[in-house]
Amino acid sequence: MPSHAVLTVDQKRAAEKAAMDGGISEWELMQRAGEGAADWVARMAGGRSVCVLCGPGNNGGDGYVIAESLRKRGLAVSVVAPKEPGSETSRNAREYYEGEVSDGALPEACVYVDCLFGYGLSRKVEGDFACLLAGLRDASGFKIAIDVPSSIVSDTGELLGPEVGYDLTLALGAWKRAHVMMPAIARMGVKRLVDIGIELPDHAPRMSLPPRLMPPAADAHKYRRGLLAIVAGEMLGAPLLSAEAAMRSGAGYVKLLSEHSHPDAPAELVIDGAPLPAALEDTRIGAVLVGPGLGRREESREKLAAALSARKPAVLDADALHLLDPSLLENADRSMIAVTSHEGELAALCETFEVRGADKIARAQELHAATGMTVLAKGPDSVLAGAEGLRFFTRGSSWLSAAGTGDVLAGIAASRLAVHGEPQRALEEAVWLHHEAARLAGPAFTAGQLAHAVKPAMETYL
Ligand SMILES: NC(=O)C1=CN([C@@H]2O[C@H](COP(=O)(O)OP(=O)(O)OC[C@H]3O[C@@H](n4cnc5c(N)ncnc54)[C@H](OP(=O)(O)O)[C@@H]3O)[C@@H](O)[C@H]2O)[C@@H](O)CC1
Ligand SMILES: [K+]
Repeated sequence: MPSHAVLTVDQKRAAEKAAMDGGISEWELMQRAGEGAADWVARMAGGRSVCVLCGPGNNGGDGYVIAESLRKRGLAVSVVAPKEPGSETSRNAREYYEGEVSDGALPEACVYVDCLFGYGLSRKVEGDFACLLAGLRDASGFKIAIDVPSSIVSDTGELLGPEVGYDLTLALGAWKRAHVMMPAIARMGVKRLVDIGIELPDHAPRMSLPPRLMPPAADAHKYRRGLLAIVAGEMLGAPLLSAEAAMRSGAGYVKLLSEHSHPDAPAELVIDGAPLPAALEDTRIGAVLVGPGLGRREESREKLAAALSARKPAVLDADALHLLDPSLLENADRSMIAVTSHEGELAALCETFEVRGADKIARAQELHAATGMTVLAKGPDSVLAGAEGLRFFTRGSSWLSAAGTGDVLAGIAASRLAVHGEPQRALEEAVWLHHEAARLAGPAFTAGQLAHAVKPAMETYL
């Protein structure tokens, strides 16, 4: 079973070294990587011509193995290599390839396989390499990046050369950081992992796997399934969107704690107008959601303080993330708090808690370490940082970039938290359900339509 670990280059090199110390040669690893990638390339080519671009390192070595494998399968293959191989294993691979190699311009082909640089890219791409990548950028064939796109730094996703858009990226042996970071992932097309049979560290950050949800227990009743209390604030629409999503995400009972009247609320949603501290004393409450539509006034802060001092599992979103500060957390059970922050909210939290991570991954991780809260840094490259470690998500939907979709996500997360009381699991399930609901809702949905699509999304994971 392939590992879903997401590694830094140092970690990947260490895993390869351990495999080699265990008796597997680098050439054997390269053959596994090249053959595994060639299976994908052959499938994509479907008999059409293939051009492989080979660089001077082991990424180039993979390219020669791929080219030879395709040649043996009877495909028309051309290889372009501006520079002779530099490492011993890539020289083996060059000798292993029995076809012609040119060092000229990019030839015409239907499928291009980019093996110029992998995780060894160490500086700006210039000269012949840059010309080839610019040619690839402008070519119209199907483009496959081997391990990582050749202009992209594996640890940071930084672009050091021509910006090529690929249709498919094949990660060899393990995912790297660039495979989960924006804007790198926007250029990679579909991403697939080629297993090369090496052991990866058990506790490394990893890709999140689709959740397995359970139907309610045979003896379930509405409270045992989870009572979610949503704290309403100044804006009436946002908590209703959260409630619409929460009622479809597994909780048995969703209540809106609000002093307002809500003529637009669905009949199933119970409105509880009791003073907030008293309403939150209900011991049956499994989770609290506070933030959507909360506002940022003094009474909003008082509501947040009341919700936190109730010490129940809680999801904090939107305005709550701008109001939150260390003093509010003093009375809270931090290990039971899940936050759903977009880029701006994450930046605000980092400022409040004096977290200065260099990128989104570091900021989420350090904010978790500094506060004890489980942090979802949401976006097209969502990162989840909690007690169980870092999780990344392979799927996303650009249609989720619409107003109100964050309220839906917070509602799903809070509902899942009310069901089982585990913040990291709740956030992980919520991201998957949110993406799946977006897929099922089709293009250009409203947040309300997205909330309704959470019900069929639940079915996907049951
Ligand atoms: N090890 C293993 O077990 C396995 C490894 N595998 C594969 O190996 C890949 C990593 O291989 P790698 O370490 O050889 O690095 P790679 O990405 O080929 O590049 C290094 C070469 O490029 C050069 N170079 C760098 N930047 C440059 C620039 N801007 N412009 C010009 N030159 C530049 C650099 O030259 P130098 O800096 O030394 O001058 C060096 O020659 C990995 O991604 C995977 O595909 C798989 O086969 C599985 C088993
Ligand atoms: K590459």
